[in-house]
Amino acid sequence: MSPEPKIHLDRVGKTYPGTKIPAVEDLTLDVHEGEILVLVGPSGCGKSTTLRLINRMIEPSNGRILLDGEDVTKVNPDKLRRRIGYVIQQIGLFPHQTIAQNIATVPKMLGWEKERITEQVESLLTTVGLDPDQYRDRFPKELSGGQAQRVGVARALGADPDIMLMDEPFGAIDPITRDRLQNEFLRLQEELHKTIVFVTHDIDEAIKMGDRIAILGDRSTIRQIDTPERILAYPVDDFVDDFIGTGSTIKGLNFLKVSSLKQTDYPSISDADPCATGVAKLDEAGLEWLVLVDAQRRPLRWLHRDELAKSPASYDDLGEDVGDLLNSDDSLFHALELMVQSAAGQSVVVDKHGAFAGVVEMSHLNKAIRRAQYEARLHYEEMEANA
Ligand SMILES: Nc1ncnc2c1ncn2[C@@H]1O[C@H](COP(=O)(O)OP(=O)(O)OP(=O)(O)O)[C@@H](O)[C@H]1O
Repeated sequence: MSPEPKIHLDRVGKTYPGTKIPAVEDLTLDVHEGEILVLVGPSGCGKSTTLRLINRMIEPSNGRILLDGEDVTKVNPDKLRRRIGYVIQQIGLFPHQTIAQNIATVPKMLGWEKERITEQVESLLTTVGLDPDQYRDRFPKELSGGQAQRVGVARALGADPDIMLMDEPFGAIDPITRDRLQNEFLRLQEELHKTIVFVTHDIDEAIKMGDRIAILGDRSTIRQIDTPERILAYPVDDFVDDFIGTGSTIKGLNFLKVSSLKQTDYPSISDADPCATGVAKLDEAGLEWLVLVDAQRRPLRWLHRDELAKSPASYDDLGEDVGDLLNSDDSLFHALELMVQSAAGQSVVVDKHGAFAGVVEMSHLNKAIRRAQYEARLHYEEMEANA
């Protein structure tokens, strides 16, 4: 992250003509190079107005907007907009222009050579997952909603801007296509490293898309701005808490990895072990279940102590499905999902060779969550002390 923010809003305000209450009041905000900053908040709080102030589609009533340290509050707004890609929910494709012409809009305005424009259009269609041969000569009405949204993203990327403003870009799309477009866009961003300001009213989309999230209240006042992890672990007030809603702690498990846990040395037995060993191991550890493993120590099934105590001749018909297995890279959210399906109420972790490595149980999640909450609280206390 560069020390100078890519975008800096300095006490920016907007009061629409004929209104008394500002839509945006005294907003100071930094967006760092290469990050996705999500603006999220209740309807009418001023998210879209804030976004449009950045490319001066809406002129600020007061304050300054700096891009790369340069005050752009007074520069020609058309020029400014060519530097900044803009994607909106209704896509806004020109209906009487082909897909290729739509994507070429800004490069054409910038006077690029014809050949360069053609190359760029082909390359962008491929980037957003549309075959140029199939799509370049179609018209917008010949596309599905998801395809049109991809073209919207391609058009915003037309002149390779380093800043993108996205206003509910995936808002009007069915949940499955929406999820796919979000994932595609995140993959694309890994390559492109654009600086993105992304507006949504959906906290789950904000959590998924944002490197940081700004939770806005009325008049675009920042109620909390931070990483999704920290906001989920430590909502600073009731407004934020209410806005992120129930289940925030569980959502926070998405950001914690199995590798962050200290693996317990949970007992396992192999086919070769006598049952008595298994029972003794369970007694020693005060546990009900252990994991049956094969000769390569790959987990096979959960065995309950009552079954072992019967000293069966073989384990073949005993036990409960061990379920899907966890790797150290998996999230604790995934661990929880497996845990609640498991007969033993725990999920099994394997190493990179597929061998039994330990288990995750509820007390681990509890500790991990409490640690995340503690660290987030500490962070805010330190910030306050240094303020
Ligand atoms: N052109 C306009 N003239 C007057 N008032 C406006 C205009 N555009 C927006 N507003 C008002 O400014 C406030 C902020 O609107 P804005 O569209 O920025 O909110 P938002 O958070 O993006 O809302 P939503 O999530 O519903 O899209 C609202 O009270 C709205 O009614």
